Amino acid sequence: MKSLDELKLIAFDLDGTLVDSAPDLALAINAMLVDLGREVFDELTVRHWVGNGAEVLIKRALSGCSTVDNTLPESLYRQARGLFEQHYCENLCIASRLYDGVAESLATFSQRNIPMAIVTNKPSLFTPGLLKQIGIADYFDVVLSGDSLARKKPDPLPLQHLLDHYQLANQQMMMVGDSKNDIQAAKAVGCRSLGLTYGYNYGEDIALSGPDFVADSLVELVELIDGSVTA
Ligand SMILES: O=C(O)COP(=O)(O)O
Ligand SMILES: [Mg+2]
Repeated sequence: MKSLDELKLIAFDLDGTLVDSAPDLALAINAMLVDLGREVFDELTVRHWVGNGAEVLIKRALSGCSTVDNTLPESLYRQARGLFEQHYCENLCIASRLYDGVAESLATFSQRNIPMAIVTNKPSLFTPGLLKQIGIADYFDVVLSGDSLARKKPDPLPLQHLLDHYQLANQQMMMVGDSKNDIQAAKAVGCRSLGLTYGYNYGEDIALSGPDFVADSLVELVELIDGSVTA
């Protein structure tokens, strides 16, 4: 059993972990593509393109596949970015929803005075608005977006920033995420990790990334902390 007695901070990924934001991301991406006179994609396709921040998402959409076409003109990207930002800012939380188990689990961690932070690759233009509109902003002491620091996940920099900020040993922090980027960042910084099975992760099984724990719901983390479930 891996004891969680020493857990002093939970770092949460956002998209695909706390919030199913893919429907609104797909709406904004498709509105952008329509403005540009290009073909649109179904939500499942766009879902598999989420995980590396807005720039990569937009470039995947312009490329029409998960592998970015490196010959895309910079001017096209800049035009597309402006359109995407406009559409997504206007519709951040229309069809997005908290995953089952998230609201009650965050409330439980808060009642137990476990500090919580957000470490997302989502740009800071969108993150605070989405957290507020979906009703969970007040739970987080620190919110790190994809452009808050010089590098984003899978780079360990945002997680190292949290360890320094809270003056914690690496095993006192747990990263909770849906993507291999979250698990790689956790391993690189030496903290614990929990992979959720329901998120995006490019359609791949999160267990393949080797997190310390795998869960189908955030409620399982409450149970792990309670020691009622062992891994
Ligand atoms: O916006 C993205 O591409 C991914 O965001 P996430 O890091 O919260 O999953
Ligand atoms: Mg995610």
